[in-house]
Amino acid sequence: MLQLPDGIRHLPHFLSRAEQEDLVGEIRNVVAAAPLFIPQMPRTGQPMSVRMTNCGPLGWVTDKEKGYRYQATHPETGVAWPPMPHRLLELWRHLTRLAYDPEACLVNFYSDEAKMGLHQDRDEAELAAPVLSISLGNSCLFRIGGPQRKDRTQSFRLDSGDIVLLGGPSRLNFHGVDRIYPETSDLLKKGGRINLTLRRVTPATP
Ligand SMILES: O=C(O)CCC(=O)C(=O)O
Ligand SMILES: [Fe+2]
Repeated sequence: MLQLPDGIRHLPHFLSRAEQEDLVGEIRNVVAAAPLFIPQMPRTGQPMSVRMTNCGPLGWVTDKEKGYRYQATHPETGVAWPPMPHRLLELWRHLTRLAYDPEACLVNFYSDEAKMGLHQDRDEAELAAPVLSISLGNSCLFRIGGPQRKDRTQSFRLDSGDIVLLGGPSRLNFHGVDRIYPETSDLLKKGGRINLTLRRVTPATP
């Protein structure tokens, strides 16, 4: 058995098939209001392989000029992000037991060839709240390390309906997605994987 670092919770198959289908429907509506964009690495402008959008009062974006940040509007349309679906707020309240809500839900869309390099989620001012991550569609190989890039890492598979919480002493642990396993789920008709990442951004605790 894998021993995950303190503060990492993996809840395998947490969402039922019906709940997953409902979420995909909600995400379809989000994408209709806020189209997927191709994020660029700061400074180099190198495109990431994942496509993104957001819902909630704030959304995470990145481009060559201004780099990683949160903002209230879509970087291409200039329109405010659509509201966070109620079922996501419910899930956050149930799993975190926090008295405050997340402000950002980043929607990552991975084609079967996409991946995400090892990184920290550190653009948030409120680090007392965990990052809550939901996997939908094809499975992936998720890698988790420690708070330093050089720390030992371990990898495990995330399947559709799985939830991961990165919190407590592991809130700033490095993590990434090494690969997607094609044809491991029939949730998304065209394949690929969707990851929803809920975060509190602005300070909620004194
Ligand atoms: O796709 C995932 O499971 C992780 C996504 C992630 O780490 C991020 O959006 O910061
Ligand atoms: Fe992340």
